Amino acid sequence: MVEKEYKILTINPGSTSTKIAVYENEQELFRKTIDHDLEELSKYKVVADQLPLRKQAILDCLKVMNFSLAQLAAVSGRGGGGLPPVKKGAYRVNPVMVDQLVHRNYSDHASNLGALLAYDIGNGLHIPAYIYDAVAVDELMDVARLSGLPELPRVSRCHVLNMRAVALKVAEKMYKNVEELNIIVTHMGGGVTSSIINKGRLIDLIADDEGPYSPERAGRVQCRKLIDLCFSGKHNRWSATRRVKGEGGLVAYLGTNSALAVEEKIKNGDEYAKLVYYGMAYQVAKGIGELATVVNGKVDVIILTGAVAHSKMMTEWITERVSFIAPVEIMPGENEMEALALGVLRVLRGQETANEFVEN
Ligand SMILES: Nc1ncnc2c1ncn2[C@@H]1O[C@H](COP(=O)(O)OP(=O)(O)O)[C@@H](O)[C@H]1O
Ligand SMILES: CCCC(=O)OP(=O)(O)O
Repeated sequence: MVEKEYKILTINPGSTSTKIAVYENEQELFRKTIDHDLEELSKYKVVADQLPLRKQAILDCLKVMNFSLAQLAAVSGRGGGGLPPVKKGAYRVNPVMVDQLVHRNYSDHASNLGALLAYDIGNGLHIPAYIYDAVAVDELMDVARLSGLPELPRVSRCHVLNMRAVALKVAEKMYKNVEELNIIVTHMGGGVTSSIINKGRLIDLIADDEGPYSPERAGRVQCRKLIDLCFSGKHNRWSATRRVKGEGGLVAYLGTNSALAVEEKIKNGDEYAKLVYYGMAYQVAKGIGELATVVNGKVDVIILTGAVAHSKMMTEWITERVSFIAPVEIMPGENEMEALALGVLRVLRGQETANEFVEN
């Protein structure tokens, strides 16, 4: 039997760029990163307002690639943290989800544009739009929801798309099913998040505001000091949020969000840069230790992933502190485009059913 051919456009919007790729079944046909002018983006008060600009940039890019949109079977966008807690897997983007992201968004992050762009482009072509393994996937066990303040229950917000994709790959390498394993995954990009995937379920995590600092985020800071800073007169809501997300971590200490640039400084003998970068590894390792307690230390494998996992310096520092817990697998980069395409491919093939997003 001839296999049906599905072409899928995947869209992954970040704070400074929009990554797109086109897949034909499992095969990536091409991938492009569209860089946006930061000054242009900063004119928009909320990310949803960037929709026309980013859509046009995608269409222009596909035109340059000589790719005819009429070939597409579906569009798949990254599902952001602006959604309320959702299930893992696929959701078909519908008007209720669009309304939620535009008017009742939980967190204003570029990834929310994944659903909006997919829906807009899909509608124009009369093809379905999906999100897959959204940042807002929430499978936390009850005890993990407690924070110390009943009015501030913990919620799950992490790099689920890449985490689940690499967990599946590593399990396959180990000749096991994810359902047989306890896996700790740490994603290190502009933000760092870690999770514990217990027999396939992401039961607890360390989000980007409750753990290690990262290239551009402050991570966990002592909360009384944060309250003082917020009321010091130096900040409004926007600038305080920006300080912890965007201007925190390596940016705050070293004036750059580039781990690569920091490594250059270290190679040139900058001892302060080394201390700060080592501090990030130290905090990542501490977080992994914390998550190991969730499964009483019975961890089968620890995975380090994301762009910063390309760094030998960073992964060696972390590994030397956590390898007593379990073997460490380095899976550098992010598998997000592939995960978006393969998830939706399973839906189109009828191997997986997309969830329906309903009013929350
Ligand atoms: N080969 C590398 N070694 C170390 N760090 C890297 C490497 N490549 C990219 N990075 C760092 O990864 C961070 C960006 O991660 P990325 O996943 O692209 O960002 P985002 O999470 O915003 O999508 C930057 O600090 C960048 O310098
Ligand atoms: C909080 C997890 C989602 C996230 O931070 O994504 P980016 O690193 O892409 O900003």
